[in-house]
Amino acid sequence: MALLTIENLHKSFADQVVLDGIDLQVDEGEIVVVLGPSGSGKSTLLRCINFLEQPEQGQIRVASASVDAAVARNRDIQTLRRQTSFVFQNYALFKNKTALDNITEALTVVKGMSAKDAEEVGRKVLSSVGLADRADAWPSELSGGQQQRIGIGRAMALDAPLMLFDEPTSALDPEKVHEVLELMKVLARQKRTMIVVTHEIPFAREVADRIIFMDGGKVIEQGTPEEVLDNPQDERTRAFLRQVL
Ligand SMILES: Nc1ncnc2c1ncn2[C@@H]1O[C@H](COP(=O)(O)OP(=O)(O)OP(=O)(O)O)[C@@H](O)[C@H]1O
Repeated sequence: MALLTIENLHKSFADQVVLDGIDLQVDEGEIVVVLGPSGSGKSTLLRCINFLEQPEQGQIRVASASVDAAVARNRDIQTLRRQTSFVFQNYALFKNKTALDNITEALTVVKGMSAKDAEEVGRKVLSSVGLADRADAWPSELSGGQQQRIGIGRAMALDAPLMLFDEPTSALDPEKVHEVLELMKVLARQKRTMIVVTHEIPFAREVADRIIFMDGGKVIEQGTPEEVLDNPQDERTRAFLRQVL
């Protein structure tokens, strides 16, 4: 069953068309990896799904929340946002909050949980991202990989139906990439519904149920990892893969 439905999504920055009529459905439990050259609109697509960017046109539905971009009301956008959690390329942690507080903040503020319940969830999540002993650390005391595991922990704690990952490893030193991808594989095995924008092709091959290849603000082709990576149909996909494989 479709958890996410996107219809005819359009987004421009000034006179530059960045998303040019995207249609996409993602099923519950499905793991979708979005590939494409730099500037093809991958991050913008992800950011439009929860209205971090405001699209000009298009319909977004996540679970029972639905927003028509042309007439989007704040209240509907807030409802839609609660169906998603977002993992940022640069972690986007609060620098003046501890690791634990970075996770509990959204639970108390967005979900209205009591401080006690939020701490209980926060400590459980810290433990599942392997950082139980760093609850009181400031982000500046953590490595990039650890900070991103907190970023992912924060998204896990929200327990939203749809998790969005925007190049979660691209700001990391190469030796830290592995620990973050391993954590994402755990989430994938739990069958969380995930859309991941990444340049990590081996991860895409191993984890994705479906790969979407974008270029010029359009979905050019999509299919299983074998279909898209081993037998691409479009010349643009072939040209991209020749550069990255
Ligand atoms: N806030 C913004 N203001 C103006 N232009 C933007 C903004 N965000 C993105 N763009 C432009 O939109 C285009 C698509 O950007 P986007 O970040 O979605 O591409 P991408 O496929 O994720 O690229 P990359 O792999 O390099 O991150 C680019 O030309 C970019 O410069």
